[in-house]
Amino acid sequence: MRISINNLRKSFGKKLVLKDFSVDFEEGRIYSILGKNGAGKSTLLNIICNIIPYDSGEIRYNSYKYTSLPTFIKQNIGFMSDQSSLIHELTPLQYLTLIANLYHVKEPKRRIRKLLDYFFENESIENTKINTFSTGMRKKIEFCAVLIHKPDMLILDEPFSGLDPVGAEKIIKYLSGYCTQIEGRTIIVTSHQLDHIERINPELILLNNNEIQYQGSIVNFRNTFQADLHDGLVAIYSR
Ligand SMILES: Nc1ncnc2c1ncn2[C@@H]1O[C@H](COP(=O)(O)OP(=O)(O)OP(=O)(O)O)[C@@H](O)[C@H]1O
Repeated sequence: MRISINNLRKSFGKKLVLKDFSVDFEEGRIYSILGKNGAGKSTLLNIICNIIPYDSGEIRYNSYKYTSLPTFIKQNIGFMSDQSSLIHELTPLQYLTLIANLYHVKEPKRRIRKLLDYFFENESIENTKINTFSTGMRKKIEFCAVLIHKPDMLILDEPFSGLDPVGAEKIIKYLSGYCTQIEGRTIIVTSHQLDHIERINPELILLNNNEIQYQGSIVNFRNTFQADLHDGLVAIYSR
């Protein structure tokens, strides 16, 4: 899915968060939105996912406008918010079956089994209530939920938080293959975990002082700022 944003503006009261924000998220690519705490990353993702309104500008999803977004386009977006959407009283099997049914997933049992096997391997957790899970285990269930309908647009806000290196590695591998397996897929991810971002090797979009300060590859970032990603961002965020 392609998302085109033109001159997007968003304020909370008197606080301006996004000013004249324009970007095209193209098919077949992974994008990473970077920016210091409070830069506006989650705000942007929440706007794209139709969760909060914006003040002015235009957003298009393929050829559809934000204001008249058909259900089939909305259903083709998978959003992992920084706020957990799990229902803690349910077991993973109950929760994932619910989500699979909402998205009319074909052969939901098989799909759930496949995802749980990938993320949990030999752990037998499907019938244990989510409220007994650790932070990382909950994150992996959230992953299963966001991937269950194989969306063309995958939008992930801080997907690595709480994951151990094995869990993070699984996500990196999954994301790295996701856009190349099937045409038309796009991923947008935010994270402060730069080592993981480097592994995914996305197109970077650096938000700073309400605007895009840099857009391009990690290699080009290093050349432009004469620093590695970590040191370059520390310098930019500290200005
Ligand atoms: N509902 C809200 N009401 C008022 N201000 C808000 C609201 N949501 C976000 N903000 C403000 O908008 C700005 C951007 O917040 P946002 O959560 O998008 O930042 P972020 O880049 O995702 O930060 P972090 O890296 O800490 O997750 C912050 O100054 C925040 O205080």
